[in-house]
Parts: sequence; C-alpha cells; structure tokens
Amino acid sequence: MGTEVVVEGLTKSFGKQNVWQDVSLTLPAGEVSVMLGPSGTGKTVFLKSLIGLLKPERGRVLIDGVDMVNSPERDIYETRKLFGLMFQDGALFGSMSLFDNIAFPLREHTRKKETEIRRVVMERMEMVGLLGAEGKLPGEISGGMRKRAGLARALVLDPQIILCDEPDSGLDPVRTAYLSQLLIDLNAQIDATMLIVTHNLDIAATVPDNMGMLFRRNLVTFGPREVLLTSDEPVVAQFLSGRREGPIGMSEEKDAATLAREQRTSTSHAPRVLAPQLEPSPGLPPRAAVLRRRERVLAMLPHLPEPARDAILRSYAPAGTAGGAVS
Ligand SMILES: Nc1ncnc2c1ncn2[C@@H]1O[C@H](COP(=O)(O)OP(=O)(O)OP(=O)(O)O)[C@@H](O)[C@H]1O
Repeated sequence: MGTEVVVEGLTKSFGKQNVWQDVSLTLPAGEVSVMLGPSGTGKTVFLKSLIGLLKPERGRVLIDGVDMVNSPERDIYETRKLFGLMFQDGALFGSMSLFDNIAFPLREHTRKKETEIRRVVMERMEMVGLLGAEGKLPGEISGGMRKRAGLARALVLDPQIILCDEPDSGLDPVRTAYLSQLLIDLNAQIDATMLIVTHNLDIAATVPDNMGMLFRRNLVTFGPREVLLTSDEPVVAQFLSGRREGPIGMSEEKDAATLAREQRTSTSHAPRVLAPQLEPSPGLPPRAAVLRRRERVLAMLPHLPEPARDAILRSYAPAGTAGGAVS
C-alpha cells in the first residue's frame, strides 16, 4: 500500500516573494489527490517541496517518520526512493530508446541484472500500453506516448508515492481521457499514493478521491473531491467553470473594484453536476483505496458542508436509489 504524506504548516518563499504559506494537508495512503490552482500559484514548487528538492522555510513534510524539510540529507535521500515522478514533458533523454529511458532508474539505483531489468521494463511498458515501442526514440513518438513513457519510468522502482506534474499538458481531449483512465488503472494495480497537479477540469472531475486548490498564497481547501466540486467559494467556482468573472484575472489577481463590478453585472450560473469518478478498466482489481476512503470520508461527514455531504451520500447510495442512506 502507498504511504501517507502529512504536510504541516508549510511556507515557501524565494527571497521576498512568498509562494504560499501555512499549507497543511494529508495525502491519504493509496488514494489519488489532485492539486488545482491558477498558473504561478506554486503547484510545482509544492511538488518539489514534498520530495525535498526545494526547502520551505517553515513547516514539515512527514513520510514514514522522515521530515523531507528538516531531516538529515541522508534520510531525505533514502525516502526519496519511495517516489515516482512524472514531469510535464516526460523528461526523457532524447538520444536513448524508450526501453533505455525506462530502464534508466533501475540501472542507476539498483544492482539488478539485465534480465531482471528487462522483465520489469517490459511489465511497466505493458501497463502503460507501450509494448512494441521499446526501440523508438522519444522524438519518433507522439506527445501522448512520451507521457506514458514518462509514467512507465516513474513506475519502475515500485514507488509508493507518485507525483505527476501536469500529465495532460499538450494532450488532446481524447488522449487526456485515456490518460485519466490509465491513472485510475495504475492506482488499482499498485495502490500507490498519487498527487496530480493539473489545470484540466475533466481530470479534476473524474480521477481524484481528494482535491485541493492553491490561490493567493494559500491552500483554499483540501479534502474529499465532493467538497471542492460543490464549493461555492468564488475562486473555486470560477476555476471549475472556466469563467472570466471571478477573483482570478489574466495576469494577476483582480482588484476589489473590478470584482464588485462583475458581481453586479454577472448572470447566474447553473449549479454544478458531479461526474462520477472513473472505475478501473474491466479485468483489473478494484481499487483498494476505495474502501479505506469510504470509512474515512463517512467519519468526516458531520464536519463537511451540506452540499458535499449530500454528494457523498448520493455517491455511496446503492445503485437505483435516490441516495441519503448508506449501507
Ligand atoms: N527556483 C526558483 N527560484 C525563484 N522563483 C521560483 C523558482 N521556482 C519557482 N519560482 C516562482 O514560484 C512561483 C510559483 O511557480 P510554480 O512553477 O510552482 O507555479 P505553478 O502553479 O506550477 O504554475 P503553472 O501552473 O503555470 O505551471 C512563480 O512565481 C515562479 O516564478
């Protein structure tokens, strides 16, 4: 099972520029979480802080008792081996075949024999649907295939925590839908804790168990997907509906006068309807995280806003009933 990641009071600045402050959240073990936020709100900085590549000036990131901010470098280095990372462009070496790219972490960090390396690489390539493309160079394949190769490489060391930074960037809607399914299928197969940073609303609506959003140097919210998806917080509602009216501006956050003017002139928008979360593809095992999450979320119910509570109860209601009762 994946490992829980506990973030407590994290604050990061570059010189005088504060990126975000006092961020606290827990990525539940084996569950899939998504972090949303307008461009430049520090989502990538957050991912890098989780693996100890950037050092926040305050707070802790606890993984199996190791603090990725303050523990000795030796411990941080060891704990980093629990992570699989998928960056925006796949970060593949252009002169190496896909096979060698995916084998790279195994050759760098393990003493496995070539026969064993071949077995692992082929297994991961099969998982992401790349069998047959072993000999291709990254420049010879499509963007979607490069993403999947990046994902396969992130998987070879059997990570317990997978971080994906904008896995959909540059993909068309159909390929993004396949990628969403792939992320859920992977979670069903390896039960790793996953955090996905994305702007993509379809991924946000259908993939995660939990969602958070960074805005104005703060974590606006983090919790079960239903909380964010039913939130009437202006910044969340604007982001999820892709509207211009709201606190998020083109280049910077809007001033109060502009916001007030928009509120006077804006038309009302229909309430959001929640899309169902994706299920693993036929033939795959059910996601082990689903049962754990159900217990966790039901215990939280009394503390959640009403729309989120209703949405959770509906999602757990037996098929064919109107919801409200949980067996
Ligand atoms: N190494 C660095 N040194 C100085 N400033 C940095 C560094 N890395 C990031 N920043 C700044 O931190 C802020 C947040 O950047 P980050 O890339 O995390 O945003 P983001 O939310 O991932 O954006 P996007 O959605 O556009 O990818 C930006 O203002 C960026 O310029």
